[in-house]
Amino acid sequence: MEKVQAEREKRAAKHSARQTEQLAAGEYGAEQSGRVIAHFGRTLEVRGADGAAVRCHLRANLQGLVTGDTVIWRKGEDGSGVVVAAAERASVLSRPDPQGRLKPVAANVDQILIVFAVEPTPHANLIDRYLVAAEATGIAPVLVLNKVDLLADHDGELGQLLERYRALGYPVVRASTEQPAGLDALNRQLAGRTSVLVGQSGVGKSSLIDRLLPDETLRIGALSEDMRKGTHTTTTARLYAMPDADGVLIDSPGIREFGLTHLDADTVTDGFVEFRPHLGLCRFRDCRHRAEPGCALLAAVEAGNIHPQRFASYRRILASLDT
Ligand SMILES: Nc1nc2c(ncn2[C@@H]2O[C@H](COP(=O)(O)OP(=O)(O)OP(=O)(O)O)[C@@H](O)[C@H]2O)c(=O)[nH]1
Ligand SMILES: [Zn+2]
Repeated sequence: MEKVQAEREKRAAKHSARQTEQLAAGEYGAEQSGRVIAHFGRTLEVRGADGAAVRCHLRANLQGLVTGDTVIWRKGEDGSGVVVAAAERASVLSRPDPQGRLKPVAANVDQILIVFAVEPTPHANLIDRYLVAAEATGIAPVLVLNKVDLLADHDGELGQLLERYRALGYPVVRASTEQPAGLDALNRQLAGRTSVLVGQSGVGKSSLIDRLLPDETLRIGALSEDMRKGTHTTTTARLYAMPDADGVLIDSPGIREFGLTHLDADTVTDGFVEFRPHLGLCRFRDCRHRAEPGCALLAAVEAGNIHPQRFASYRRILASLDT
């Protein structure tokens, strides 16, 4: 196994040296911009300006590129390309690796779609947890209520819950895979942006993605067989261009689990957007917002400026960090 790996690296190094010569000799086309569809070690799949996927190698000095990164690349005579530069990222989504170190997995994501559903019954606490994790990335969260076909005539408690999030400024989209109109609002929300779908098991993420990307070859990607043999295939994030709108989805099993990893207490506090105007105003600088006199957060709850259920969520998420 190690021998195979060493051989592979040797080949890659040789290829890279040859590329440097070819670049110098002008055997590559003009520079153009593209976006990383997926990466497999030193090989990238890049989406060019014309939408076509091109297999690219990396210049030796380029490292740490992830799905969604914007790159400058040049086309070679054999149809493959070489990535010569990377653009700055507008945002990055990270996940801890098995050693607990945060590793970027997707770049330039515009919005995180937090999917929940009429069934399983959504818990405000879990939605808040996702929102906190999204706020920590600086990427805009959007709430997607799926399976609205299962709703009774009046939304009841669920309607009130959604209203509360709307009042905080979060967009709420109603979706269903079972109704013709169920995907329209979602498609509008996805248009022109790069999005990821996150949410607990069973809310319908796979079903929604199946509908948004109906062409299975699109979903799997026009990937050549030898690239698929790479060991990263199942875990690497992949970028999908949506056929109906000029929107882009980035998806991977790891991304879907986003939000359920460790957060620290300050991140949690900052992640409750309506707390922000009150932070730093407590009497004690190290106030933990429990029962301290002069706590500005508790006063805001009393005054009705912070919803008690959101404050209860805050407490629960903090308590989950202690254990
Ligand atoms: N009624 C109804 N059922 C739906 C809808 N969307 C998904 N489902 C069903 O909900 C179940 C779970 O859907 P999945 O797409 O597997 O959910 P998921 O979020 O991908 O779940 P994981 O793969 O476990 O993360 C399936 O039985 C779907 O058929 C919907 O809009 N309406
Ligand atoms: Zn306080």
